[in-house]
Amino acid sequence: MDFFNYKNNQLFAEDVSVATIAQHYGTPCYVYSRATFERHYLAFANAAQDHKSLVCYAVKANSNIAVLNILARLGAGFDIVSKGELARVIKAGGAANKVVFSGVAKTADEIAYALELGIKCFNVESISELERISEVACELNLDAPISIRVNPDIDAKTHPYISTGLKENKFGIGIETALSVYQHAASLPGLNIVGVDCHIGSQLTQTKPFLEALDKLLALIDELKNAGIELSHLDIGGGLGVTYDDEQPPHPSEYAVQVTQRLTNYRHLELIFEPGRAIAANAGILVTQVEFIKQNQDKYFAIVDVGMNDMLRPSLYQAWQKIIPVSVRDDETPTHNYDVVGPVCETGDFLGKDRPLALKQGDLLVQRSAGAYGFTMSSNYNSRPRVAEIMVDGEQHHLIRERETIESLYQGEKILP
Ligand SMILES: Cc1ncc(COP(=O)(O)O)c(C=O)c1O
Ligand SMILES: N[C@@H](CCCC[NH3+])C(=O)O
Repeated sequence: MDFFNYKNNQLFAEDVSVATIAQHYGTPCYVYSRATFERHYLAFANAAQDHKSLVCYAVKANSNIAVLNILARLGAGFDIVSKGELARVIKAGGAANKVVFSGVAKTADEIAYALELGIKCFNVESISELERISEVACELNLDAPISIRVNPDIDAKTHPYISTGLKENKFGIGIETALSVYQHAASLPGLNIVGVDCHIGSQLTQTKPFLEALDKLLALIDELKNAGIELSHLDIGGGLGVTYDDEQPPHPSEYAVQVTQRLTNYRHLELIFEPGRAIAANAGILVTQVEFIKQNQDKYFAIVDVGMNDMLRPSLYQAWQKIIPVSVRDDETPTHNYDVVGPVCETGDFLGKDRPLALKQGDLLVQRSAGAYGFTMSSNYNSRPRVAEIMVDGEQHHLIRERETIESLYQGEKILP
């Protein structure tokens, strides 16, 4: 099911035409579908069936507080990587006791903030971090719930920049030393060992690497039990891929069935998922206008008002996302293979290359699958204000983040006296 559909050759987001949104709010803008967020979240929330589970949505994928609030209302937990993300969750009405805190460099200040709020668990990524958490917890006279993020040395078969579970990646603690790190944790004050965690990468389109990692975690859980360390949860991270082009990733329920089948002897372990992309990517689009059409010999460019500062994925990962017109032309406008490029002064500033499109100056285009790692990775490079975000809900549309102003670009900056 898709909530971004053509009706009479006009693209709609749920029941609102994208042209209306562009006219109302201007371009560029991100447009999200509430119904899609809800559907994707519920697919995960119901995926593990009768095995106890918690979906901790990865806030980094799309951290707008309206998005977090929609998920919090459905009972979501959250996977965060900074104090800022945790503050967003709280502001959005999320429950601190359903928050897991990932990331390789948690500061003492961030640890204290999360401890005082009473988060569910710290996913610990190094021995030094374990010791820091213990110290902060003792200072505050609190117990820190922890799990070790294990690096299982598994090839996630995804883009090297978003692969996180190989020993050459900076993430987690090598599985071969995990037992001794747990024993060290058990000897430190202020720590309460509650789980084990791993996250091997993002945009995985097969279940095999997940299951290989899971098998390694289960072997570790057995070892820990023999050593007298009992866990209450198993966090298998995020990473389930989505369809950008013709990928066919497993549905969350198919993925969860394969996972829970291996957990028949581990029914007591709560299963935690940390999906980001699978919930957010196809819940959003990026709307842009063609500023100019340009032809250099046999090369056609559509120069649009979205830059790599607004949408970094194509430049950073050579990521491919569909580009489609808001209004399908039924006139004689010729189709050419366009490089759809932005206004930023970088050769790598493009949304897509070689896209067959029938275009005229002023046309509106949409880049699909932009709801995850779109706005959250945007910047002010080239002193470009960040764009507006809009949430569609049936026939309603709501501005959920204002377009930044020019003045906001130098807010906080000071000229010398
Ligand atoms: C620890 C952790 N959990 C969850 C996620 C979410 O990943 P994805 O958006 O691929 O589901 C990430 C990002 O890759 C991550 O680093
Ligand atoms: N930012 C990446 C995903 C990275 C996930 C972070 N652990 C993307 O756009 O595909």
